[in-house]
Amino acid sequence: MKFGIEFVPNEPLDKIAKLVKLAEDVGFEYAWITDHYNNKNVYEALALIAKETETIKLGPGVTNPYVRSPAVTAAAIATLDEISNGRATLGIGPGDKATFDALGIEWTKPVTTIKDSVKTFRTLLAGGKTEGGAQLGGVKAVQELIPIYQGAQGPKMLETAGEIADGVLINASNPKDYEAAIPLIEKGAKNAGKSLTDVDVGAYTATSIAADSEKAANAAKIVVAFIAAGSPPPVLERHGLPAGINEKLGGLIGKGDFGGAIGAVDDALLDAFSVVGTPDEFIPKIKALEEGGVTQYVAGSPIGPNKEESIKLLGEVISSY
Ligand SMILES: C[C@H](OP(=O)(O)OC[C@@H](O)[C@@H](O)[C@@H](O)Cn1c2nc(=O)[nH]c(=O)c-2cc2ccc(O)cc21)C(=O)N[C@@H](CCC(=O)N[C@@H](CCC(=O)O)C(=O)O)C(=O)O
Repeated sequence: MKFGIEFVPNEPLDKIAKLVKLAEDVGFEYAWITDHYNNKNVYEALALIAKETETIKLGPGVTNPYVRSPAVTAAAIATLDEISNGRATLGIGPGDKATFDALGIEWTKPVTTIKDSVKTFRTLLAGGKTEGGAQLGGVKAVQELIPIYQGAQGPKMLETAGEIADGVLINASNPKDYEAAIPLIEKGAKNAGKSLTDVDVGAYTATSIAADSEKAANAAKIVVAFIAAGSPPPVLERHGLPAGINEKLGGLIGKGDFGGAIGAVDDALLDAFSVVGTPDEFIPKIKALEEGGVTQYVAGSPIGPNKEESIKLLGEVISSY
């Protein structure tokens, strides 16, 4: 099992860089930095992190092909690859409608757009020229492939990821989600003459680890409330959750009643949408994800009540895994 960690660039960047260095020191192999326009810029954050670290692979987890032209993203990731001495990875996803509505960007044909963008990345990063004549010049055209991971949840996106990407990052924390996703990824891989083993299946989880189980669970509740609120009925059914819990939580969040939302998050919701507990409680949960076909465990927000302490505890999990 590979281990990755996610950071949202909405804190001081030097603090994030130090936390990524700590993650590298305790054994994490990948650092994924989220990309939302209303947070700090993902590439400036990655450049700083690259200077503070030596071995951890790093990249946007995930950017999208709408806010930046794929050629601009290719130049950014090639630049990161130079700064980090060959450690860049590229996470790309379709983004979400609410964001593009806010930015006045038309969000059309996400599957086609992702496919076209990955084709552009591979052409430009290998030093080639696109049909439109775009070509990277000022940055070292990286001949070796920069791994391209696709953020995906919907069935078509999952199949596409299997077909065109080196890895997939799935916002899900429970083995039941991978029972549903893996056959689609495998179908896509086979469409491209690959096998499932050619695709790194990343579980981009909501993680919360602490020496005390209850403290770990409490730190995850608000994140789980947001995930559950955004989950469609088929996902609720998959986890045996009560119909309408998404609307109930969405309503509480919508009126700013975060205490009420947290209070509505029970163990069933925590189990469905997060991985929480002490290091000893984590091992069987990660093993269950691995048995379900996951090959990279990504510790996503909140990581725990105290990020630094939690990264060290995750280091214990990694070294005993
Ligand atoms: C578009 C959407 O795909 P989806 O994968 O479910 O999108 C949900 C998320 O993956 C997407 O919002 C991501 O960008 C969210 N996301 C992040 N989004 C961000 O904006 N920033 C992040 O940092 C971020 C991180 C992240 C990490 C992991 C992860 O899994 C997702 C992450 C969807 O509806 N897909 C459906 C329908 C696809 C569709 O529209 N098909 C049409 C069009 C077909 C065509 O395009 O040609 C059709 O069939 O006609 C499907 O896959 O079946």
